[in-house]
Amino acid sequence: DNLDKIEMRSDTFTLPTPEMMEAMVHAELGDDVYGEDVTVKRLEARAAEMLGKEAAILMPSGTMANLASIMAHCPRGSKVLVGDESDIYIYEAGGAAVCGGVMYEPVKTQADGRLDLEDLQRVFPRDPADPQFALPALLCLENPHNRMGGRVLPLSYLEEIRAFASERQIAVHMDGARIWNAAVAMGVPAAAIAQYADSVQFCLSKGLSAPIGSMVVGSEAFIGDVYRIRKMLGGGMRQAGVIAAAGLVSLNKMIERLAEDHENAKKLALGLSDIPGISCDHHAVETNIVFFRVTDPRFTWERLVEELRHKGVFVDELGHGRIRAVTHAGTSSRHIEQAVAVIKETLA
Ligand SMILES: Cc1ncc(COP(=O)(O)O)c(CN[C@H](C(=O)O)[C@H](C)O)c1O
Repeated sequence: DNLDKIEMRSDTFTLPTPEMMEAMVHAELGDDVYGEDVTVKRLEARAAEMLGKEAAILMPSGTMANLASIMAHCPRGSKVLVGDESDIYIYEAGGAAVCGGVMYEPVKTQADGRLDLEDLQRVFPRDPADPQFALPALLCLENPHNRMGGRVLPLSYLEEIRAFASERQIAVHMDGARIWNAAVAMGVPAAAIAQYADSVQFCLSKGLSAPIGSMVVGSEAFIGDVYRIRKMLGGGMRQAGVIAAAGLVSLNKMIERLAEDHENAKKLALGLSDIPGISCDHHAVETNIVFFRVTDPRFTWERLVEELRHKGVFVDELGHGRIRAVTHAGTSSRHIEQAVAVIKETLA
């Protein structure tokens, strides 16, 4: 087998940098359940400031970050409007229903990651006083959108959604797991994106290369509610400064370099689009996610994924037979060239 493994299944595979390991070893620690871990407090203050929100809280995962946010926004028996291709709806084990007693209302996701306002409007009962209908309490957006290929939502759309939600007195939560990729791709501060949402969750553990963690940002009151919900979910952490120290390196050192991941994703998509038997729309690549299909009748996606794995190229199917490749700090430009060559040779 090929010695030089090219890991493109996800940016969740990123490893902490030596600088992060150093910071973790020397982190100033305390009991964070008592609010006494200064490194966690420093990270939370930094995250709130960077996203232009009053407060922030460190979470063990993006899944718990989304769940605690939904539970803080949504009373039991209410509805959360989610995209039918969203991580919240597909990959988070139904947590809002199981733990929060909240009903998912899946709304069709457009090719660019948007939820159509008319589709959203159809979810609202004509008469909110009618006891037959569960009432929507929250609208969740995913930005960038993973399964729609890392597409970034335009600020004009976010503005429309903000107005739509405010008119109907529901809140907006943004699953911004890769919001820093969106900010770099758009050339705007992340705060310019976050301003349209009441709460945002983002991952330190993906493209930002921290080993663990996500963060929720929002108002003081909202984050206060999330603190209690996190404890109830078992997410209250003790000397979490070990995690936060890496997170501080993520926010201070790992954002600008995301542009390299985007360049590598475009390079990969261009290379793939030239291979007979592979279809890949390189124009659709905006961040670090590339989707492609195998059209060569000799191959199912299962067979291609398996053969590539044996040759050291790791990708995976992520819905509707499409194969996803994700670039990140562990995939160099040379890795991309090698991956294209391996896929070309496999399809020859
Ligand atoms: C948009 C978004 N929001 C939330 C999450 C959940 O984050 P974690 O709970 O895995 O930290 C993910 C993880 N996404 C993972 C990946 O892309 O490999 C898998 C699909 O769950 C995500 O992509």
